[in-house]
Amino acid sequence: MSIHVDGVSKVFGTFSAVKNIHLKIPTGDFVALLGPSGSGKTTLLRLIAGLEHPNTGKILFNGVDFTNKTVKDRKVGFVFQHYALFKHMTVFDNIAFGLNVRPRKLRPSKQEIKEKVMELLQLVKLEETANRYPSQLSGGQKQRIALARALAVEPEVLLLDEPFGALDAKVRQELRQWLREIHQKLKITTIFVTHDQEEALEMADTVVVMNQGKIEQIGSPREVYEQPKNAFVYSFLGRVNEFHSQPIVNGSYTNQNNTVAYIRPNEVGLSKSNSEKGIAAKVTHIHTIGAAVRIQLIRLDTNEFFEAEMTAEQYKKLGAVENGEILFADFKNIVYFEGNEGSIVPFDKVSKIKTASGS
Ligand SMILES: Nc1ncnc2c1ncn2[C@@H]1O[C@H](COP(=O)(O)OP(=O)(O)OP(=O)(O)O)[C@@H](O)[C@H]1O
Repeated sequence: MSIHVDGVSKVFGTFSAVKNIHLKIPTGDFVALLGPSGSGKTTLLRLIAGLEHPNTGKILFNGVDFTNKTVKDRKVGFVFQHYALFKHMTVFDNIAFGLNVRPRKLRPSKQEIKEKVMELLQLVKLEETANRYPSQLSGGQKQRIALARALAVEPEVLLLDEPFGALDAKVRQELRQWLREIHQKLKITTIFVTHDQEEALEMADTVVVMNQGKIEQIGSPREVYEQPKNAFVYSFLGRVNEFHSQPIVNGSYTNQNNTVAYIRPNEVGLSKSNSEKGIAAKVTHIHTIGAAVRIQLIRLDTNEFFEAEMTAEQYKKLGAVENGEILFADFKNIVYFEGNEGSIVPFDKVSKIKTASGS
């Protein structure tokens, strides 16, 4: 089922949680709503579900206006962060619930329900848990059962609100893969809310980046990461260093028109010898995270902190580094934006100046 959110706004009291959102989701798409806490992701999801009613705008399913239809009329399945399984029911009965509560005329036979539940248990790879109670499942298993339960009523849209938010890193990773595979099989239009950029970039076909109730950018994971529309998207989608003071880079560009320079830590080159382009900086902290080494430094010219990230191999090449040592940084891929929220400024539009050293 395709979804069209057409100019939708939602106000709580005097607070605008969602502001004039336009979003078209084609059938079968896997969409991540990504943004910081309070950006309106859950509210938008609830508006699509019919759990909230918009103040303005329309919501269309397959081109038909569903704005005034109830949750029941919309063929949506939900999974929330906190597994809302019924504690007093077995896994089997939890999954069967949506079918068992149908009016007699629409209810499948006992045998049909059994087959459906077993088929879903197979899909979520938890056949052996049919007779257990939710308290006898791990967090990851509960979320898989919650998904099976949502799928039992054959929804045409699947809505997931931070479904893996409460799970540990390893289980999250496994479930991301697993949910992707399930989507590949069933191809149900799926929208999931997350504040985790890695999760959004890894799983979704389309990423919708939200901030303060508005959409900042819609695109494939690659598009939003490699061609961010503005400073917010750039800085939300990965670690960044931010420079406000002058000179920004390589001693020859200045910070006029409120330009902010950004660079990702893995695009900072470090060297022990002073090259022509190098910016002198003092090492303040070194730490290893898995296969990566992060070095924190402070620029001697502007006193701004920044971070460089490299592979263990690159670090070895650089040679042993100590706190307090002076290194020379090469900012390889600087991006300029107008202020902290503004759009990208092309490199040739950043004002060029002569520096004190005359370079
Ligand atoms: N029922 C409500 N009444 C009043 N304010 C609300 C209500 N629901 C949400 N809000 C406000 O709307 C804003 C957006 O909330 P929403 O839950 O959509 O954000 P979110 O991006 O999903 O954040 P999080 O990741 O923290 O869940 C927040 O400031 C929140 O306090």
